[in-house]
Parts: sequence; C-alpha cells; structure tokens
Amino acid sequence: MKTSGGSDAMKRRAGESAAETVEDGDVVGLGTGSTAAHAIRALGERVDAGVEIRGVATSFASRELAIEERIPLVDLDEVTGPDAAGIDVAIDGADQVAGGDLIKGGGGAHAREKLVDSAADRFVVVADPSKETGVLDRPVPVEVLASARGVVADAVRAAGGEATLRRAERKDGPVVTDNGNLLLDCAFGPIPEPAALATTLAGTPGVLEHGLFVGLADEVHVGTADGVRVLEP
Ligand SMILES: O=C(CO)[C@H](O)[C@H](O)COP(=O)(O)O
Repeated sequence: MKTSGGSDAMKRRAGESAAETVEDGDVVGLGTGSTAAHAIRALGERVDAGVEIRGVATSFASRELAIEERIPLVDLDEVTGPDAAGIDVAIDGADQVAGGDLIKGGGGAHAREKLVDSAADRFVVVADPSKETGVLDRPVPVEVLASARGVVADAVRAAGGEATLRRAERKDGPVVTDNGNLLLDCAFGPIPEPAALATTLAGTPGVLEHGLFVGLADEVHVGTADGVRVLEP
C-alpha cells in the first residue's frame, strides 16, 4: 500500500489504538492509506484471536489487505438501508486534520471513503502529528467525470483555486479512480471556511465527490513518538 510522509511507527500506534476500540460483532468501515492499513492489520490480529467482525472496504487496496488479513467482508449496500445492520465504526486516515475537519483523497479513494465514513455510527480518524494543522491548506482532491474536467477546472478557478489533473507515476496519462473517474487536485491556499467550499464543490456539475470531510470525525487518534493522543473534536 502507498505510504505518505510521517513516521510509520506513529501511524502504527494510531492504527492499533483505533482497532482496539472495535467490539465483537461490529461492522467496521476499512479506510484507505498507510495509516488505515495499520488498523486493518491490527483488526486481522483480533480476528485471528477470535473476535467476530465484518469489514466494509473503501477501496480496491483496503479490500485486498482485508482479504490477506482474513477479515470477512460485506458490501456497503448489504449493511445500509432500512432494516440493515449499519456500520458501527469506520477507521480511516487523512491527509490533513483541523479539529473535526479533514482533507482526504491522497490515495484517490475519498468518494467511497466518504460514503462509508459518513454512514458509520462512529468515525475514527487515524493520523500522525504531521497531519495536524490549524487551518486546512492542502490541495483538495476532487473526483470528476472524465468529460467534466475542463468544466470543473473552470468552476474551481472561479472559486479562487487552481486545478491540476493527477497523473499516474507508473503509467502514461492520468490516475483513474476505482470508480473509473479522474482526479483534480485543487489548490485554494488556506481554507478558513471548509463548509462553504464543500458546498461550492458539491454543487459543481461533473463533481462526483470532493475530499473535504467537514465535521465528520468523532475521534482522532494521533500516534506520537511515545503513545497516542485521542481527540474528540
Ligand atoms: O484519504 C486517503 C486515501 O484516499 C488516505 O486516508 C490519506 O491519503 C492518508 O493516507 P496515509 O495514511 O497513507 O498518509
């Protein structure tokens, strides 16, 4: 699984701490990224020890890892909707954390992540200290229909940002998401009002999903050099 900055030991502490909060019988949203991967591995150990959980993957990568870890999987539509079990807890990483607001989508999985994370009764974010900030200011990943990339780039510019098509590192051409769409990384500089920008992006035709997760996090587990800080935004 792709890794980003930050210490792997800190990410592991955060992932393990979040996995410990999962209870026998839970349906668990399995996030994407190197920090969420530590949580999935820790959940795999709990499954080996006899804890019964079912996972809902947020990406091809988290599904593959969950299979490797022998975590039984269900599809999102099997556990959501009237009379369905629901998702008890989702554990997922973030590219930037400001209180309960996040930027996600560094791995291009934010559309399914937002579906699963927002459907969960409890959404636990796992991070290392490098992700913490006072004000969100990283480029916001936006998943778009291929034919809409120009239209969305124009709308982003009108909103004060600059959109860059995400290109693949080991293939010619753009990154194509698990859903068959393209990604625009949209730089706005500091985002003092993420809710307002989220509304603008969500209302732009051609946008499938953006990476602003506003007010969704219930807990943030930050792995540090010698432990874990748990914040409840
Ligand atoms: O949003 C994500 C994927 O779409 C990841 O959770 C985010 O990029 C953090 O990844 P990592 O834990 O590897 O730093």
